Amino acid sequence: MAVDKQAIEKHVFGILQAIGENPNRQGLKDTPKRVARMFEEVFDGIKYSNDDIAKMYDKTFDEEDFIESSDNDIVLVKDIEVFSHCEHHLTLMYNMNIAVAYIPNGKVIGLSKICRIADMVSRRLQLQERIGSDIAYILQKIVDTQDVAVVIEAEHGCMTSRGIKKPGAKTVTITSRGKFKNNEKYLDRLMKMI
Ligand SMILES: Nc1nc2c(ncn2[C@@H]2O[C@H](COP(=O)(O)OP(=O)(O)OP(=O)(O)O)[C@@H](O)[C@H]2O)c(=O)[nH]1
Ligand SMILES: [Zn+2]
Repeated sequence: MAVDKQAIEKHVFGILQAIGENPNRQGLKDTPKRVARMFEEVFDGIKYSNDDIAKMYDKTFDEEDFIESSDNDIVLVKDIEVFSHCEHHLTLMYNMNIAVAYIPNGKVIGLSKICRIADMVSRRLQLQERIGSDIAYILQKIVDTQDVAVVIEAEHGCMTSRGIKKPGAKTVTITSRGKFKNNEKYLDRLMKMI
């Protein structure tokens, strides 16, 4: 379901009142509308399941059409910059840098689709760990392999601009599946590439 912009406007108006603001003052009068448009953009990924996203970006090529032999070669797309929103405080996850790797098993995915997947799952209320597992699940489905890893580094607004207030604190998560989980040398090789 698409976001209900009218409902968002109504609630943002109420929140502005609740924090002691006057939602009718000049500077705020268009704010509920703006926030509704922003939510429509930044939460666009909520309406799709991971399986929907896998279908949406299922653009693959047969490896045998263009490679003589591939022997557990790693494909890595790194430095994918995205933003997301923390599901606990609705604050921004920023300076987020994602690396996605897989070992082809007969099929390779169009590289831009990896970035599109990372963008789409980030346009939800998220946890950093779940962004990693969502990307891994979708990529596994599209390229039909278990061997996927996702490394994410990010700063969380909920830890930098409020609460514990630790600007610069970075969270790094590694989601490893298949050979990246079961065989140290693949994860080692990947970390060197990153
Ligand atoms: N594992 C994980 N935790 C997160 C993520 N984003 C935010 N959190 C944490 O979720 C926790 C929520 O804790 P609560 O105690 O319910 O909330 P709070 O009282 O506002 O806690 P403080 O942030 O410590 O002030 C906090 O420790 C956040 O730092 C994330 O992506 N992954
Ligand atoms: Zn948070």
